Amino acid sequence: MLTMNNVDVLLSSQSPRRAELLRQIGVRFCKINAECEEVLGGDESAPDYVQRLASDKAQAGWQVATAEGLRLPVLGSDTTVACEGRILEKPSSLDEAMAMLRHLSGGVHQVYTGVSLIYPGLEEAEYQQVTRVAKTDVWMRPISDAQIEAYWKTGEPKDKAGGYGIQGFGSAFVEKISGSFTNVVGLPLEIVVQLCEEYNIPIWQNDPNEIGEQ
Ligand SMILES: Cc1cn([C@H]2C[C@H](O)[C@@H](COP(=O)(O)OP(=O)(O)OP(=O)(O)O)O2)c(=O)[nH]c1=O
Repeated sequence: MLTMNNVDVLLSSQSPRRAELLRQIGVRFCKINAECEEVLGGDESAPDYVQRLASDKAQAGWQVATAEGLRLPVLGSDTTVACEGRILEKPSSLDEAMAMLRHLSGGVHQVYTGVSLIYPGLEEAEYQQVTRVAKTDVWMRPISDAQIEAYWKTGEPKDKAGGYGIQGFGSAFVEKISGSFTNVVGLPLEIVVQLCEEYNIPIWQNDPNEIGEQ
């Protein structure tokens, strides 16, 4: 099996936010593209759902890495929004965004992110997998239909769970949060840092040629 110079983790994700957050704590990583089906189970709770999908995404990445002869830790993650028993994924139309943001308007909802790390064991076929879930409560200001229409036109809602981005224009809708901010953006750094410490994955690499995505 191969290793890659200057890479400590493979990020099994296409999310630019996750890459940016990992870069922010100075982890040396490389993105890998692994397909993973995301289908909610009939009676699955939001935390169970993100835990399962984070684990599946890490597994899918691990398989791609293994097929390419790479033997490095693999990180997978999934974020979802839950509000009064409903799970809100990415809206694919203005109508869906309208229904979601009306539901979130003026109330409190929960954002869950699962983070899963697969770490190679001593023997070639061996690995350990650990998956953790973060939860943040988010309170929204009342949002008007006209605001939702204007917000949809920015293009921001469509690739975000719940139809908003707290890190972007969507911040205008947010009154306050309780819990991790980076969890809402898609990668709870408090969990990632904890996993890095437990598995001796270096953070705070500050060589400008080595930091972040390699
Ligand atoms: C609530 C919220 C979600 N999001 C994003 C985080 C996730 O990228 C996205 C939820 O979709 P996910 O399915 O978790 O992730 P993804 O499809 O973007 O990336 P991948 O599966 O390849 O890792 O919503 C924000 O960026 N800001 C927010 O405020």
